[in-house]
Amino acid sequence: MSTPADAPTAHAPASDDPTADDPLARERSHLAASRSALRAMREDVESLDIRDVTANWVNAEVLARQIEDRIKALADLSGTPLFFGRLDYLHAPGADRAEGAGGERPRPEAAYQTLHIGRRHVHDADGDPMVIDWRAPVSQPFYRASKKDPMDVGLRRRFGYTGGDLSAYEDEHLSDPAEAAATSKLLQQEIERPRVGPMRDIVATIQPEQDEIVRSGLTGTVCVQGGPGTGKTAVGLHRVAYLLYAHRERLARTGTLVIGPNKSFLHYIEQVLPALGELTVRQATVDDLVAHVEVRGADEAAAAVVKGDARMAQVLRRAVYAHVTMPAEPVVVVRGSRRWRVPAYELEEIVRELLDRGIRYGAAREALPQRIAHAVLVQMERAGEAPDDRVQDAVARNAAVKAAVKAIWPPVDPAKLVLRLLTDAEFLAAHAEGVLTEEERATILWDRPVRSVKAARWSAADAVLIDEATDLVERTHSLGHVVLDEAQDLSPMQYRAVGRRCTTGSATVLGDLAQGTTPWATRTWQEALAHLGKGEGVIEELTAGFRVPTDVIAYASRLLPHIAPDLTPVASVRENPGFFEVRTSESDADVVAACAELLRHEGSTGLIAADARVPALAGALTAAGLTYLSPGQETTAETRLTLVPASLAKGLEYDYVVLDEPRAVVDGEPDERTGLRRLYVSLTRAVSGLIVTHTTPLPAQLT
Ligand SMILES: Nc1ncnc2c1ncn2[C@@H]1O[C@H](COP(=O)(O)OP(=O)(O)OP(=O)(O)O)[C@@H](O)[C@H]1O
Repeated sequence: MSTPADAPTAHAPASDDPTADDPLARERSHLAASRSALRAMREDVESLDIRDVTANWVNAEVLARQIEDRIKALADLSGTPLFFGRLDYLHAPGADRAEGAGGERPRPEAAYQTLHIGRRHVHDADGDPMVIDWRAPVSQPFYRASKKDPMDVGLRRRFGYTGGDLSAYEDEHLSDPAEAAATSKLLQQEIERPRVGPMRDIVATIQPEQDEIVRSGLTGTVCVQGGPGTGKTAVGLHRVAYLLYAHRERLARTGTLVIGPNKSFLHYIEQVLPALGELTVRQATVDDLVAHVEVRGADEAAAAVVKGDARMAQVLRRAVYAHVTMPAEPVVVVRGSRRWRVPAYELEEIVRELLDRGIRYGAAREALPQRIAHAVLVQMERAGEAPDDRVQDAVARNAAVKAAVKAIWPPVDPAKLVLRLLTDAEFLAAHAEGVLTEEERATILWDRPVRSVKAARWSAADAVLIDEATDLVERTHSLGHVVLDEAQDLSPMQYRAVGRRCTTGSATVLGDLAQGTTPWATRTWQEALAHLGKGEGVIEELTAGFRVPTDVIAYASRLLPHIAPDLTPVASVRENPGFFEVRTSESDADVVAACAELLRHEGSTGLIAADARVPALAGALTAAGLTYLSPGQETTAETRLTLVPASLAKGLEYDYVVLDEPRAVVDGEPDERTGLRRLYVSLTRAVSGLIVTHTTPLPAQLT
């Protein structure tokens, strides 16, 4: 590795001879010893005999599964070294920083001054640490310490590796005033490493501003605005891994969820958390969360906008509670020779009290018979009887009480309710009065009657309405933490659907206002947080770009004044200037030729095109004998080309990109601003090189 004068001291192996003076050889032997220690830890677990300690087979099953998970977690991934960094503290760090501090298993590593930082904790036979988990408080200076604030660290060492082996190291003497601060060569190499296969973790090179977000506390919601390639997705995933470490028991109980825009995106990111040892995090799209009905239809944009508007929540609430009818008749309960009468005014008091309590419609409906029975019991006591709980239960189940409850507080089926709102103009008008305009109501009404919930051609936005109605009837289960990626595309009603899945937990919201391509795209993060029910959330901005080369991001940023004028353009931290060319093409064969040209380089290539252009380009690729994948299919050494419809490009990246016909990408959207945003997304997928090909003139905003 070359060592420019102002770079941290970087070293490559002098020879294969592990002499005592060769620091890399010493580190390699520490790596070998750590591997054996990890093997011993695994063997310890594997040799556990649970036959004597479990009383029954159920316990035995549970324990066996726990042991199996532990063995999996202790696996040594051959492709990555057990540690990627080292910290030499000037003084032994205090116990407050020990691995596990803030977490649940304090360990004694605080007594050690030299610590190797890796993906997981490894200890030797005496329990002494050999590798410290990157998430431990004591590891934090690896990501945050600087010349300005060395955090009591004398030496920070970063390792370069090839496969699972250490191949280089780089030292920074943070407390040495004579050594100039400089950017890390190993970080540069890591950023520039070709992309093949699914998304990788960035645990060895998390940057200080990213680390602040990763390690922010479990109780607060964080919203990250960041341009393309600033590491939002990476940061969100590492934050989940961090929270699972710091609050393992609590989150194991409450659960964590990562939400992404579509299946191919989720597939692209699905390896990151398992590589960090976290196997339990669920992934879903918003559509998956609200899948109460089968979605077979699609809305016109205008209808989807109204259905996604937060005012629909008010319409639904009114429609649900309109089912409650104030009692006009008394309830008369006959028991033995006696009749007990709860007058209508008293029933009304009970109903009003339940309405005021703000509990769910369904919960109140369940409480109502007991309340009526209680009123009967009070009368019995007044009459000198001594009824107990069993009597109250019996009264609650009495036919007269049941009939009254059915009349006052009937069951509501959320899907049927939404169906009625969308098909019954009078019903909709009654509940949308003063909330939706007549025109808005007409926009969402279906033009044909529908026989049943099953027969309806529900749209994605309808499913969200059903989810809202379901939550009015029955409280949605809340998780401990939710990561919401590509959030800018959610409608207010979708934010609400996500928000009710973390009412008692917190969220990490990730997005870029400039990449919003839905008609209801988020305008401000404050608004988004309010819809999510997390108005107190903190908004952070990331502006350093790790993906897109300088020339390419500068070109794409020409669109910013037209699509999101208030945002800061991304500043690429890549030193490699990359490759950028705009070409006129005569035919699809020229586009295919550009792909073939880029495929001569190492790594993945994406051909991004307007959705309408995809079939023609697919034909041209096949005619030229070039095999290609669809987004979400994993690139392999044999097939490194993916044909990407512009509508699916969000969140993905390729080493090289051919962007076909920008004009067609813009024209593929209902309005120009959305079109330009789609183009901005498509232009910012390349890591090392971009060729833009066009037959029709480029959009004026680019020239
Ligand atoms: N600290 C880092 N070290 C190395 N690579 C990084 C770092 N941060 C981000 N990257 C890499 O930069 C690329 C872009 O990251 P990511 O996809 O998380 O960005 P994003 O902000 O979500 O982008 P988009 O807005 O396009 O969805 C990824 O390959 C990621 O691994």
